[in-house]
Amino acid sequence: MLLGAIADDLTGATDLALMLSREGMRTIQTIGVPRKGLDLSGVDAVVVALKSRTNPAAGAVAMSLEALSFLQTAGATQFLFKYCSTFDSSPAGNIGPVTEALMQALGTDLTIVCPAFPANGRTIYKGHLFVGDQLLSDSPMRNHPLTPMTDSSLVRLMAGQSKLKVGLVNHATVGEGAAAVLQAFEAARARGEQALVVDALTDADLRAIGEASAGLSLITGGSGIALGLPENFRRAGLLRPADDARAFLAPAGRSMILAGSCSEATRGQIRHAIEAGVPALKLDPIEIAEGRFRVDEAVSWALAQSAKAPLIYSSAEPEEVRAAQAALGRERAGSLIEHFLAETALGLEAAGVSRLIVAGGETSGAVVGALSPDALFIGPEIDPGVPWTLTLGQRQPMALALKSGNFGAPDFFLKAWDLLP
Ligand SMILES: Nc1ncnc2c1ncn2[C@@H]1O[C@H](COP(=O)(O)OP(=O)(O)O)[C@@H](O)[C@H]1O
Ligand SMILES: O=C(O)[C@@H](O)C(=O)COP(=O)(O)O
Repeated sequence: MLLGAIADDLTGATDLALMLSREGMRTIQTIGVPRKGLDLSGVDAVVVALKSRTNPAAGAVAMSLEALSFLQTAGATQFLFKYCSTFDSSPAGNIGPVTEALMQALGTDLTIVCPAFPANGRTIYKGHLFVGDQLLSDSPMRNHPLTPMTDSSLVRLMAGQSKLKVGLVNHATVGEGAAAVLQAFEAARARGEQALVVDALTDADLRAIGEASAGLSLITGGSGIALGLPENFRRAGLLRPADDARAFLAPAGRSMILAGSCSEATRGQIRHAIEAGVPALKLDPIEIAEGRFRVDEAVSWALAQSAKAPLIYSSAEPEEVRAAQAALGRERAGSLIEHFLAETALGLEAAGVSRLIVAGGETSGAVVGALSPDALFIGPEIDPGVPWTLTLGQRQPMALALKSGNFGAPDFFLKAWDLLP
């Protein structure tokens, strides 16, 4: 085992595991810190998927340190803390505290902060995070139900969330390549800076930053920062040439879609699917809270549809989300829907559904938490950052596509099935 990663949500973990697999590391994604005895032989990288993104700092730190300890015992020599490419964090923010705690546990004085993911439009320039052509704070992320992002300055966000001395490696340096970036790291270290936001506009930038990060024991960022890391291990002769990927055998059975993400991308994908004739059931958080609509009714509705992959969703426009939160509270509205969709997934699994798309990171965390596989095997990529996966350790394997709310083309819910044999 070479690289140990701790991801703060499930879709983020899958995104990272896909990136590492594509770059030639044999990668396994575990659901939480795995039980003892999970076979890691032949594995180069392990991504531990937590559900810590919206937890208060103390809880997120404890979970992350437990994951770190597992990864250290498993033999990892470099560690990656994966958070969202839109730096999703609640107003109190746990990315800073988790980074600080991991640095302390690893006894390291310098790390980087780089959530850039150019393939999905996330770039960093002069320390500001962009989503497509917009600053993060102007993007739809300002309306996220749990982690509204209203500041785009990663330097300010990281300094506000931690006691770390935060610095910046700007794009002029990154554009000069790995040696210049490494020099900037050393200069920053000499100035006492501990967390360096690193500008990145392209995959070439990320590969250069990855190369310069070979000697860092802790790296923090999005899945993009993992682009350049496998090459460091390959260069050091530690990575065996990739063998033929294990065949991805999707189990036969019915297909369904569950969506709890309220992101603009997911809402667009839902509109697209409905316009294409996909039968869809919209959940109302208030109706659920008042016990007027139950899980068994949702399951029965789904099973009664003759179409290939019906959709159950709670995804709603920002005004509807605000109204539900005003009535129920932000956290209660979120957990109520997450719990409902998780229980629905269990009901569907029991009825023979074996191919499932889940949209939303927290939503996926809740659904996979209920299905409780040990780990996920990474299969074919549907859109950047979203592969099909196969559950491991369950009696009946399931094919799961865990879609980050923000990811995927408008026709995601239609085309994903074409990749399953
Ligand atoms: N109609 C709704 N009203 C309020 N909250 C909702 C509604 N639908 C979903 N949610 C909650 O919003 C959150 C969406 O987060 P998540 O699943 O991580 O999506 P994303 O990947 O877009 O961030 C979840 O906690 C979900 O339960
Ligand atoms: O980095 C990303 O954008 C994703 O990997 C990610 O973290 C997904 O989170 P959600 O948008 O909450 O699904």
